[in-house]
Amino acid sequence: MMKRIHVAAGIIINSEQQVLISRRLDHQHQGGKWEFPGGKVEANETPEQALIRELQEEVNIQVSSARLFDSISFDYPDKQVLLDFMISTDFSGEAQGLEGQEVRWVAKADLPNYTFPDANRPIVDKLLAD
Ligand SMILES: Nc1nc2c([nH]c(=O)n2[C@@H]2O[C@H](COP(=O)(O)OP(=O)(O)OP(=O)(O)O)[C@@H](O)[C@H]2O)c(=O)[nH]1
Ligand SMILES: [Mg+2]
Repeated sequence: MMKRIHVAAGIIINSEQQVLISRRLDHQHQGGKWEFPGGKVEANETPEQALIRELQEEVNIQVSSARLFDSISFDYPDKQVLLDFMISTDFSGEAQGLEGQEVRWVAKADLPNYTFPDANRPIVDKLLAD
């Protein structure tokens, strides 16, 4: 049995109602697809703490607070994940791909033009309906 990986991913929304997305590097799981930046929740962390740490490390964004938007449990053929999608408008910093990845601010309505991992489908749908 594979262990399910707990992940915190950030839906960061700026004052122009754009959402921050980043492109997964080719060597990563689901490489080449767009994502909401984030990463694994460590054993000693809450999802909000993991989100704050990961967004600093990956995209130079300082998240002050975030709330749970939705949780999705998803089984890829090679990986099982539990994704906590955290939403925040309460952040500072200029977004930058600190791991060499592309980052973009996109209007919600443009999200369907980007390919996300399959687990994200309900999230993109829910953001559009918001
Ligand atoms: N960050 C992020 N991960 C996602 C999303 N959707 C999704 O299925 N995932 C999956 O969740 C896992 C997140 O792992 P990650 O690669 O970001 O983890 P990490 O930052 O800790 O990196 P690491 O693998 O180098 O330790 C990956 O298997 C990834 O494919 C998403 O929107 N954002
Ligand atoms: Mg990551």
